[in-house]
Amino acid sequence: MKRLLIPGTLVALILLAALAAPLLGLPDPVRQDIAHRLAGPMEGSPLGRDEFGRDVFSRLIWGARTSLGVAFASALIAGVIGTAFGLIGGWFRGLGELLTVRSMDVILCFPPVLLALLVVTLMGPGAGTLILVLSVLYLPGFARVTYAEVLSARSHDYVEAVRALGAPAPRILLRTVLPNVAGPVLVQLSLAVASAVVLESGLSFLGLGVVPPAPSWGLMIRGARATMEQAPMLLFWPCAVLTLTILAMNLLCDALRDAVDPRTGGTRSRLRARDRLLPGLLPAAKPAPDTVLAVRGLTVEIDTPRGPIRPVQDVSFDVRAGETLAIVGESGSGKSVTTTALMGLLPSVARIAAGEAWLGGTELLRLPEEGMRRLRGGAMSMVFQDPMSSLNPVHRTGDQVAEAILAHRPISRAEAWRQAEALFRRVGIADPERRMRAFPHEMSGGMKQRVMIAMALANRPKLLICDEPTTALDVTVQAQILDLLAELRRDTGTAIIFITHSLGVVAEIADRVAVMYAGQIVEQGSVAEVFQAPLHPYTRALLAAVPEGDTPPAGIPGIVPPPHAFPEGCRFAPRCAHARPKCSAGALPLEEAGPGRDVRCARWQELACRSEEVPA
Ligand SMILES: Nc1ncnc2c1ncn2[C@@H]1O[C@H](COP(=O)(O)OP(=O)(O)OP(=O)(O)O)[C@@H](O)[C@H]1O
Repeated sequence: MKRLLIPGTLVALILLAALAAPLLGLPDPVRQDIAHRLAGPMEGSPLGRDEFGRDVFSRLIWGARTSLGVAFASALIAGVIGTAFGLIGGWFRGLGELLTVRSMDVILCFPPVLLALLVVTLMGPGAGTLILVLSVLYLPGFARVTYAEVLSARSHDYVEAVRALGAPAPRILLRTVLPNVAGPVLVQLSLAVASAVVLESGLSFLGLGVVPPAPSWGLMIRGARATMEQAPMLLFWPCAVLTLTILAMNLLCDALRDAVDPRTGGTRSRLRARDRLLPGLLPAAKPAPDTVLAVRGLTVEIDTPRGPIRPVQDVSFDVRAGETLAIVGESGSGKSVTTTALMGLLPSVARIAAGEAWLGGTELLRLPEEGMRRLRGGAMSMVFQDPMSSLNPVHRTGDQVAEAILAHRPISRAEAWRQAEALFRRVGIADPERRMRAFPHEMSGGMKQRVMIAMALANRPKLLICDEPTTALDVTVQAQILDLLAELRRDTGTAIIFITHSLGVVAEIADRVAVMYAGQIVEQGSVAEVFQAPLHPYTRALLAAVPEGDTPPAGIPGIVPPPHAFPEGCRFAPRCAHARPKCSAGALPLEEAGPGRDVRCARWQELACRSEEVPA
């Protein structure tokens, strides 16, 4: 919203001045005074007089009425009709597309000035004619932008989902598709208004627009051209207001686009200035010698319309070479925000509020983008949940793996292709030569995930982050991929961070586990210790929620609180059967509960003693 303030105020001031022109007591903009022809600034005329002795300031303000009136009216008419055409054409295709979008191509064939000449000849010059000409000229732009956006939106699952609900087409178009195409349409609107102001000036300049002596910025430029040498400021003023108006309009529409899109919301930098300037001056954390990644106190802040939130706070863990650390927690606990922060892939609305993350001797959280780019896909790489949307659909899978190699190593394409083939074989893809020539849609989900793993391993990373890589796969393929990852880790010594919801997967693949709840690690340790003797009530509740034999699983009452409503003190307290007033008294640290074992609970010692006394 802050971004709207400056351009919004500027545009509002320009519009206000134009609308209030009759109330400002300005001199008559068309009254000539030959005695003061080309006079400089004088009493009652702060910007001087033009070639007919008319007041320049008054003509600028009155001219704004004409120029902006014509520009806004034509851009809005074209915007409303063009967007409707694009929606209809993109959704219904066939005849609808022919009538609404393809027919617009005819207009694009006409040079704008020729079209203006044609309409002016038929209708006579004037503001009404200009609005008509400009609306027709901008119609195809809106129709085409909306059409392209609708085609892309149609293929998305959220549109399929409302179709599956049986919603009628007009409702889907207005409530689902339109809000998603609003961003590009708004940008197009800003371009159309800006371009209409310029074109109005140009056409008036050519005598095809506003009829003299009516004031318009285009006519002022036209008049000033003849006396440019004697009075250059006469040219400067209309050009200056034209430029200012267009800039303000463009800024306003960009800010509006961001405001209507909830995915954006601010563009604050990922790094604070101090961090950007002093990346090398931070003292390095002192992790064990075989530690590949050491994270200390990672805190991420995100700007939201309800204010800043901290979905990840004070997260600390180590991952050693050849070790798999599973990060487990309910949906919304902050697992993905943690890993995207480590990869330097946080959205623009998010920033690192505190903490350090050391990959060897490199501090990741304050590394400039170029340094991060070199690490991503090199020393650290990532495998995402959905291989279908992570692979580029228009490139052969072999090319994509070869490209991943070429992005980091200066070798020939033929050599990269050979290495890609070896990687295909390494991840268990039979007949790699044939498979490398296949497009992603020609492969099964499991095969695609193997390709993604091959890409991630292309440059022998020290750290591999797997964000729920098996969730989209069936159980048999899931087991194969887990086996593959375990085998690769054994063979290459790569450290793995494995994000999952499933404790079964944790037991199968991980050496150590970090349990996250509401943006914090609440317990971590070796899988054997944590599973056998959980210290945090949340870990216990998670383990009790796993179905086992004939025992019905015990659900955890309540839900994970959203980041803007995290409770004071222990965030699990409102759902915890063991909570006491002291649990909510203040922030709880992650306490060391033994070698490599940490817990964040005010009562962990009491509860541990009790569970020793009462055997399960
Ligand atoms: N760009 C964003 N703007 C606002 N809130 C966000 C944004 N990204 C994440 N969040 C919030 O941060 C919290 C943690 O999200 P995150 O995706 O890390 O959870 P998760 O544990 O990975 O969940 P899941 O297992 O469902 O992927 C959530 O409450 C989410 O709503």
